[in-house]
Amino acid sequence: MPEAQAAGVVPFGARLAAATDDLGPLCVGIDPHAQLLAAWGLADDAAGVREFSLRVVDALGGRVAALKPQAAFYERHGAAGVAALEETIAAARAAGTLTVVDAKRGDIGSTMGAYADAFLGDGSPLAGDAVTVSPYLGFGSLAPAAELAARTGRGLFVLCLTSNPEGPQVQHATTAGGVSVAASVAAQAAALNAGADPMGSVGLVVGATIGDAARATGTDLAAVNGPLLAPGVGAQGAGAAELAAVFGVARRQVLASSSRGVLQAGPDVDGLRAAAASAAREASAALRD
Ligand SMILES: O=C(O)c1cc(=O)[nH]c(=O)n1[C@@H]1O[C@H](COP(=O)(O)O)[C@@H](O)[C@H]1O
Repeated sequence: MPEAQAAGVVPFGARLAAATDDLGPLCVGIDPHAQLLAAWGLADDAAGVREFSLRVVDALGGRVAALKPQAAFYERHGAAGVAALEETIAAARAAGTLTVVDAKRGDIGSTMGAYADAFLGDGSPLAGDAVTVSPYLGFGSLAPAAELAARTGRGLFVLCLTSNPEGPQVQHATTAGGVSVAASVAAQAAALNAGADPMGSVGLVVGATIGDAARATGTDLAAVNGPLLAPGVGAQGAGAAELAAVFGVARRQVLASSSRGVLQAGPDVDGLRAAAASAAREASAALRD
């Protein structure tokens, strides 16, 4: 990301590579589901979501490469819930842990510029270190986000091959250019990451549950030269074997992500730490050895 480098900001891709080298390739999702709040003895309201999230940051801050708060679980509690998301992002930053805000935003260019300001702008309370974005209004519609991320040293994770069973309807379809939607998304991310070292800041979301979909869709994950966020670990059934099989030669770019698989070990701090350490060991064994 030349602009961020010129301004003396270390780009997200380089910061994430350092964090995963240090702590292992694991991201823990902060998903305050109603059932988890109940299991933790917390109310299903904004105060409960706030308490849940701050406990996760307290337990895991400085111990995992990244935390990924899922915006919907905060938004469902209105303004107070969004304030809890802002506090969660700030607490993770204070703990020195990278955050991926899982907001999955995507809109026409001018509106995308407003989403970019919210999630990628310096000084915005909703800006973490990266945000998940949706390319299904056309990859080019994400340009305002890519430009602001480059300027502020933040990152994007663009949906590519998602973990849900409905994803293939769109992602495996063939574009007007004759390649699959997923392959086209990956190629356009690769173009934005060209020349970046150790890797660029435009990542992809590729579920750890997708089996051989990268090969089937002609999606060249190794060529992306950016991080690959791999949800689906734990509660959705993927483990070390799936991570190794799905990512193959691209495995060193992967940030494995688990939410419920770790969170269900709470609210006990030692339980959360043990679950995260075990998931990080498993991810390292699959992706780094
Ligand atoms: O972008 C994501 O994080 C995401 C993409 C995807 O393809 N699949 C997927 O599960 N996710 C998110 O990852 C999290 C998975 O949670 P667990 O199944 O509890 O680990 C949820 O917050 C999902 O919204």
